Amino acid sequence: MSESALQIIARGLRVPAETAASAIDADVLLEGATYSILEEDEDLGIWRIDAFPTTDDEAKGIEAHLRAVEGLEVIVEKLADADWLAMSLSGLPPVEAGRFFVYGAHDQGKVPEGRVTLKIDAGAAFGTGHHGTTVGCLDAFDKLLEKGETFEKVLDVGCGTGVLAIAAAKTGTPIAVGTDIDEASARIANENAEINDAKCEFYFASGLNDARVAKNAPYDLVFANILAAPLVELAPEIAQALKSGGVAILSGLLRTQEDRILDAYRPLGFVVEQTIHNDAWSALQLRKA
Ligand SMILES: C[S@@+](CC[C@H](N)C(=O)[O-])C[C@H]1O[C@@H](n2cnc3c(N)ncnc32)[C@H](O)[C@@H]1O
Repeated sequence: MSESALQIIARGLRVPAETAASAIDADVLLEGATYSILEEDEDLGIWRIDAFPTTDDEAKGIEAHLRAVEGLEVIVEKLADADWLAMSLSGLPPVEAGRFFVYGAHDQGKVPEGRVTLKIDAGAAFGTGHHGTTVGCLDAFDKLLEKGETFEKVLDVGCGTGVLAIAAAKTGTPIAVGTDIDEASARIANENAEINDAKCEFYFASGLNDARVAKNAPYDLVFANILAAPLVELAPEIAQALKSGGVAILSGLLRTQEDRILDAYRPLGFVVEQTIHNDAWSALQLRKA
């Protein structure tokens, strides 16, 4: 496969390193493109980002988002066509989050004893397991399992590679389904389910808007690692899809956006059980009363 790659150098001129880095991260994430931040020099405030847009519009969107971040000087260079994505993914080390050991197309190395392995071929989908939001969701889920909770039905809204629903299926959930507004992600997630011999189904759909999702409701657990705005928008639907006492693990939000999310979910009867921070990112575990 050959796709375009952008190499983006972003230099923070007047903004603290963490603010700039999370703004870059959120803005690129917003475009739904696969990317990696390869170098970070906090002293100099310089970041190098390799992004892998699948269309010219996506490429223009990423560039426009970055240029709109106040205080950043952005240099964008289009690299010659090559299989940049595969080359980038092949260099990723495995990730450990709780009991989960997530690895990609590369050599998995030695798996520590007792780990649940998730082989995730990301392709153009989001969710190699490396992002702070994915790690936060897996960590929160692991802690629930550690307490002895079991989940009969799990929904993964914004499944990307399917990593979260596959983690549920591989730890005993009999019904694990997911949706993604990106058709390629839903396809890749179904491929990953097969690779992992996990009984999951993923649908090309927006939010919870699919008859097959409705058919399995109510769910014991809903993962939604999307962005703050859709999390707020989907709050009533997520609440409705969960059984009483069910759990929502929400991420894709920055620490600074937690109050906005809680303002939307508390009036629907949710209480906060756990907050996990990874860099500037937050994963909230809420329980429906
Ligand atoms: C941050 S990624 C999370 C991927 C994976 N669940 C993980 O935790 O690594 C967000 C995914 O949500 C999808 N998405 C964004 N808004 C959505 C919506 N309203 N409905 C369904 N999917 C959505 C994007 O296409 C993207 O694949």
